Amino acid sequence: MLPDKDGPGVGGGHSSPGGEDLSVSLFREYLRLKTVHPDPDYGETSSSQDADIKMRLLDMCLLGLLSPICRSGTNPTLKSILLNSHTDVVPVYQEHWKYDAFSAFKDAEGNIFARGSQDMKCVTIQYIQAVRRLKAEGRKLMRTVHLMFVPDEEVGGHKGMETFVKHPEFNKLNIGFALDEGLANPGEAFTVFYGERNPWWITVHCPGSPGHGSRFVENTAAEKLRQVINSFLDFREKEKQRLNTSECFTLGDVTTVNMTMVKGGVAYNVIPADMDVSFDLRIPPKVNLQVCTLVCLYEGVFHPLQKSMNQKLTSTAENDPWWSAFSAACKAMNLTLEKEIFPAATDSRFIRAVGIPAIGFSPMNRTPILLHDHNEYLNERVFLKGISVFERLISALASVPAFPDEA
Ligand SMILES: CSCC[C@H](NC=O)C(=O)O
Ligand SMILES: [Zn+2]
Ligand SMILES: [Zn+2]
Repeated sequence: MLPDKDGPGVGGGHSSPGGEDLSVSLFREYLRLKTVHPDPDYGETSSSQDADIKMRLLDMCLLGLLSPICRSGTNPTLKSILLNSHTDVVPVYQEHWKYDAFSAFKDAEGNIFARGSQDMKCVTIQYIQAVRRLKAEGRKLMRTVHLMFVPDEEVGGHKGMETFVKHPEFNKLNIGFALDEGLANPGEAFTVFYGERNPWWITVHCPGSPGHGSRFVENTAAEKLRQVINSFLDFREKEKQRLNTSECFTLGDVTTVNMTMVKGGVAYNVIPADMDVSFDLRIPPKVNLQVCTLVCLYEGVFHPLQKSMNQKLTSTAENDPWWSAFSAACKAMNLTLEKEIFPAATDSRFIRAVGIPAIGFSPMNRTPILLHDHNEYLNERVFLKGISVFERLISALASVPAFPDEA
């Protein structure tokens, strides 16, 4: 996928014959690759003839998936910086899109429409182009910078980052700090994420007495189902009120509950012996998860498909060396930062779980949040600015002085 030196190169004002910045052309080329679930084609993302960035494919154990890793920088004794991005994207409802979701159409304002334009193919190309520019400028980075392109984030990361963080190859990278995806911000500011809510995907099984659909059978599955739905949706309403009535809350600070599936029944006139209802809960890091577990047990939850219990936060204290390098670089670029808890789940949760601090950051201001939505787009000027932002950030993070235990 990555072009060699005669290809799009580092961009930065260099344009193709059509007048488009070469980094934008590369971004659009990447957007056209159909790495879309449920059957993502990862094949083409796994090749590179790039002379500046050494890439290798890592066999993900028995899982048959491949993750390329690029290396740059040379000092192997200091902890490295990880620039992580996932290559997969979520499906589209093409009939609701203005343009083909995999054509990367650019309108007259420079808005590039494609699935993955915000989540998160923009960041992948921005990392690559930023690293290339640093190399082209001959900048020597003190710490090694790794780029990682992982599969399957959108379906839980089980065959991607969740497995990879436990792999000996991951350990060998000696990572000290990681950047991963964030969200767009419609205003002037940029949002950074220092933690995530815990996703719980749970199903409540509601058994009951069966019988003929013409009778008043006692203790039916539907009555139990109604109690369960009411109890979860009443809680949902309370949390929604909390979010709407307080200025200081963001989505990442409250618990969301959504009923996403209901199953049961065989015929109009047969009262079913059981029904299942499923919920997607997202629980902020400061909420007591033991209490949540007890509530769910009381409701009769069985078979949680996701039950993340990781409440680790990345330090944003002024004296934290990584955060101080990150925030100082942003300040030097006059960027205003808004610190938040990520409302959904990203691969950062696996990185934080193994003790590595991670910040979620996709440099997209003046942009509506359209990830997973119809007509997802990113403006080319915002995209290009993001490359410069990453150039400064990577340079700052790779220059964090050696810690006493690294000497
Ligand atoms: C809980 S695993 C699924 C991860 C998915 N990530 C991005 O959308 C999400 O639903 O948050
Ligand atoms: Zn994503
Ligand atoms: Zn996503």
